[in-house]
Amino acid sequence: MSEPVFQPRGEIPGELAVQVRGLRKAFGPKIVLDGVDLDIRRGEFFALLGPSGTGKTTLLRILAGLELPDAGTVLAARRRTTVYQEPRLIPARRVLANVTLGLPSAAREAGRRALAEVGLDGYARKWPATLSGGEAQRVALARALVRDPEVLLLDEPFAALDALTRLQMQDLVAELCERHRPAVVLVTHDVEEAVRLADRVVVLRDGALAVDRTIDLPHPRDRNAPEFADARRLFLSHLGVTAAVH
Ligand SMILES: Nc1ncnc2c1ncn2[C@@H]1O[C@H](COP(=O)(O)OP(=O)(O)OP(=O)(O)O)[C@@H](O)[C@H]1O
Repeated sequence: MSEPVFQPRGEIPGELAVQVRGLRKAFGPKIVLDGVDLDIRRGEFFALLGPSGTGKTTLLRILAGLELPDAGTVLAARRRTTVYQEPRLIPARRVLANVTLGLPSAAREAGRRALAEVGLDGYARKWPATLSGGEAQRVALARALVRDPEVLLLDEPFAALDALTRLQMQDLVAELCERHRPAVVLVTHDVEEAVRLADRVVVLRDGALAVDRTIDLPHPRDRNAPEFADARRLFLSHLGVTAAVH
């Protein structure tokens, strides 16, 4: 059930969804990833924080198989799906066709079920242009869900949404991941979002993983709990933000 993404060095251990060793990536003279080691367990919700331009998206793209590393080993479970900041729907296809794009026609029922799961029962025949931003992003989630990913890659999936919709989508993703248990890699700028959702939060800085902290708090998480505030403070300080801590 697993396959090497690049440079195979053997099978990924069964309990892991992602295993990265000595990963290096540069664009011209700019070294973006400089010896990243990372294990993500199956079913683990992992969040990657970091200042802008530190290589979070590059790491995610390498995990997705869209970018080649310069050196290192990347092993990952086979079924990997990405949800981006923008929904990336095909305007000339209806919602259900977008969800099941590239899948056999037998997947239509699963597509309808996925739409129901993201709260879009009855949306199958709508056109993307008629959807709100939040609805379109739910369709993107359904399109990921129907592929039953072992690794769900989320590249700032809530960043373009208004604040209320973002909170609703975070709840939805938490619920879906609780039910389906993919390994999740969430790239986000939002410390609060990372601490709210993830089992484990890592800060990417200067090409390496600087802080790696397990968030062992029950869901749904109480943002007023002292442990929540402590975790938020820790990550903000590692991102160089201290004035905003209260
Ligand atoms: N295809 C590319 N060609 C040249 N440089 C690139 C390419 N992709 C990324 N970079 C550079 O690599 C660095 C890391 O980019 P990346 O998008 O991974 O950062 P990020 O942490 O995701 O940033 P942000 O949080 O702003 O999205 C940046 O300096 C970026 O300009």
